[in-house]
Amino acid sequence: MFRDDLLRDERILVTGGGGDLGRAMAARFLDLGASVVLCGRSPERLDAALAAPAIARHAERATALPCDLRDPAAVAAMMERIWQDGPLTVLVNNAAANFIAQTERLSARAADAILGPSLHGALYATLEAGRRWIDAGDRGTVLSILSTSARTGRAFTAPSEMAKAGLEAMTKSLAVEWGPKGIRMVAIAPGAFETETAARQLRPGAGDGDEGGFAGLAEWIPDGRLGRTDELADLAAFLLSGPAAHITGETIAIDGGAHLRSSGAEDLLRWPQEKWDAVRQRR
Ligand SMILES: CCCCC/C=C/C(=O)SCCNC(=O)CCNC(=O)[C@H](O)C(C)(C)COP(=O)(O)OP(=O)(O)OC[C@H]1O[C@@H](n2cnc3c(N)ncnc32)[C@H](O)[C@@H]1OP(=O)(O)O
Ligand SMILES: NC(=O)C1=CN([C@@H]2O[C@H](COP(=O)(O)OP(=O)(O)OC[C@H]3O[C@@H](n4cnc5c(N)ncnc54)[C@H](OP(=O)(O)O)[C@@H]3O)[C@@H](O)[C@H]2O)C=CC1
Repeated sequence: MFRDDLLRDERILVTGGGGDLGRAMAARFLDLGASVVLCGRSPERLDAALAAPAIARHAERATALPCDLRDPAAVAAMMERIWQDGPLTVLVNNAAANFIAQTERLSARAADAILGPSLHGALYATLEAGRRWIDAGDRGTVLSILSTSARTGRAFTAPSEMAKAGLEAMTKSLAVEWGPKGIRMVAIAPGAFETETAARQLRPGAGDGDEGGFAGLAEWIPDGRLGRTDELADLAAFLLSGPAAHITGETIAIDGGAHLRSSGAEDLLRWPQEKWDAVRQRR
């Protein structure tokens, strides 16, 4: 689909690179000639990502740095370490945290557990990369992974939708402010992709024959299926490539049209209180 050297001159940081979608994007960027740095909290998850065949076959161009994005000093130190080996050309804000809960029962700590990495962490990383690009007069691109629910809102995951809507506002705002400095801001809004954590955090079974997971979701998606990680990775690669150079401030949805008919959480509105109590017990 793309030339093998499409991203040859790019050096890309993928936050949450040990997660399913982050790993898929990193593998695609490597296939297309980029160098990639992965970050996340868990060194084990990062090591597993580096050892995955799709990444390990490009081992000379793939590295990882553990970093908790909720800590601005840790983000600054990570960027300092990365820049010692040369500038990034792309930041992919992919890391996030999310879980379903009745919003009125969220503690402040629970709200911060979501807003911390999903909103603040992405902003800290954007500021650290952006100011280095601006100081050096370098070009750069920030790709943020949002969610279609930044557009629709979504019941039972309000803090995550607030974070994603905030990142969309950042994308539009900085496209204008940083555009004259050579920095491009783009975003992808995925619909449902069956990743391990999305299934666990957003579609947990609640007993009573409810197995949870993504089974049954496809039927309300207009094209009848969930997203595939390779499709998201290809869209990301295009948005980072030369042919997309005039695209900035935009968010592209990839969801088979699902958000035009539903946020995807309407079934949860029918859950009885006992199901919510069961899910809460299991966290
Ligand atoms: C149709 C599909 C649409 C999909 C749209 C979007 C999908 C995604 O975003 S999927 C990506 C999801 N990925 C992740 O969440 C990965 C990262 N996960 C985590 O970091 C954790 O799993 C975490 C989010 C649960 C929180 O981790 P941590 O910061 O370590 O938090 P603590 O365990 O210390 O808890 C802090 C605070 O939060 C409360 N809490 C945690 N889980 C739940 C829960 N399931 N329900 C309610 N409250 C929860 C926890 O109790 C703590 O609060 P206090 O008890 O008040 O101290
Ligand atoms: N799967 C889906 O259906 C959808 C996903 N999305 C978005 O796509 C992106 C990837 O999701 P997905 O691959 O499913 O989820 P994952 O949970 O697999 O990936 C998220 C990654 O974020 C990392 N992370 C979380 N908190 C922090 C932190 N404080 N500091 C550094 N890294 C952190 C996690 O690594 P670690 O725990 O090691 O830190 C994890 O690897 C997210 O932005 C998500 O919101 C949007 C819509 C739908």
